[in-house]
Amino acid sequence: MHVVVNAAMSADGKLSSRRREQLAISGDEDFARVDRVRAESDAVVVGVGTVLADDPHLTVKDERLRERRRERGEPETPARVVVDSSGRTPTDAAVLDDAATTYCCLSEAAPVDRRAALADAAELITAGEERVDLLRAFAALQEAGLEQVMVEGGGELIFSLFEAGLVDELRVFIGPTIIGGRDAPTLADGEGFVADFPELALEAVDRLDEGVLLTWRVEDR
Ligand SMILES: NC(=O)C1=CN([C@@H]2O[C@H](COP(=O)(O)OP(=O)(O)OC[C@H]3O[C@@H](n4cnc5c(N)ncnc54)[C@H](OP(=O)(O)O)[C@@H]3O)[C@@H](O)[C@H]2O)C=CC1
Ligand SMILES: Nc1nc(O)c(N)c(N[C@@H]2O[C@H](COP(=O)(O)O)[C@@H](O)[C@H]2O)n1
Repeated sequence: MHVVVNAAMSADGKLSSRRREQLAISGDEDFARVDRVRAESDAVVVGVGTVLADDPHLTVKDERLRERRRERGEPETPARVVVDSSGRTPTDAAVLDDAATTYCCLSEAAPVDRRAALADAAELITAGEERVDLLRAFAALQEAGLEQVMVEGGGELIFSLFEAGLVDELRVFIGPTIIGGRDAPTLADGEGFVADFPELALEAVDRLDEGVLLTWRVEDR
């Protein structure tokens, strides 16, 4: 499995404002690039915090990219994955529509009624007691045939994936704005590292829109 984290942050490192409402940090060029990365992926992953904040669809938007996927014998949009320990994903969430297969990665703590509600619209994977065990969940996704995986966020999930050593590549678009706010989500939140910081090797720097795309490879830890 190859895991790419792709996100957009402001020049001061925020993914959105303290209100946690969806903000367009990317410009047209970067959103088009994100669409291409989705189209090259078998799955697009987010945490339930992003589902609750943004109600994302996580589909491939460009019809030509969808057509190319169909020509390759792939579903026109990759699978969607929500990491959601207790099954908080609303049943009317856009990510649960029939545009693609959706996997909900739950923990054993997810109540039976939430499991039953989500099972109608999603494939359920259970890994971990209280919180989703990402190593086990991603192993199950790989067993389901998902090899090229794109993670879009948010900051809690991205931190945990680095902590678990699951990230192969980080692509971050830095947009031309300052958001600020000590409680605004950043690229990697969670507990934070105090030692054994993941190390990154810079692979590319590209100017896009009025910002810059940085592509990093994650060094082995
Ligand atoms: N600019 C950008 O590119 C992007 C911005 N965003 C923004 O980010 C914000 C949402 O980010 P955030 O609040 O960090 O939420 P996340 O999307 O990272 O989801 C975090 C939640 O996932 C669940 N979870 C389950 N297992 C784990 C685990 N092992 N590790 C981490 N999380 C786990 C937890 O909820 P539970 O305990 O209930 O399971 C946790 O609170 C929104 O404001 C959104 O707009 C999001 C994506 C991209
Ligand atoms: N790459 C990127 N740039 C931004 O400026 C963003 N706000 C995001 N957000 C991510 O895209 C999801 C929305 O997807 P749909 O358009 O609904 O398919 C959102 O939930 C974030 O994950 N990304």
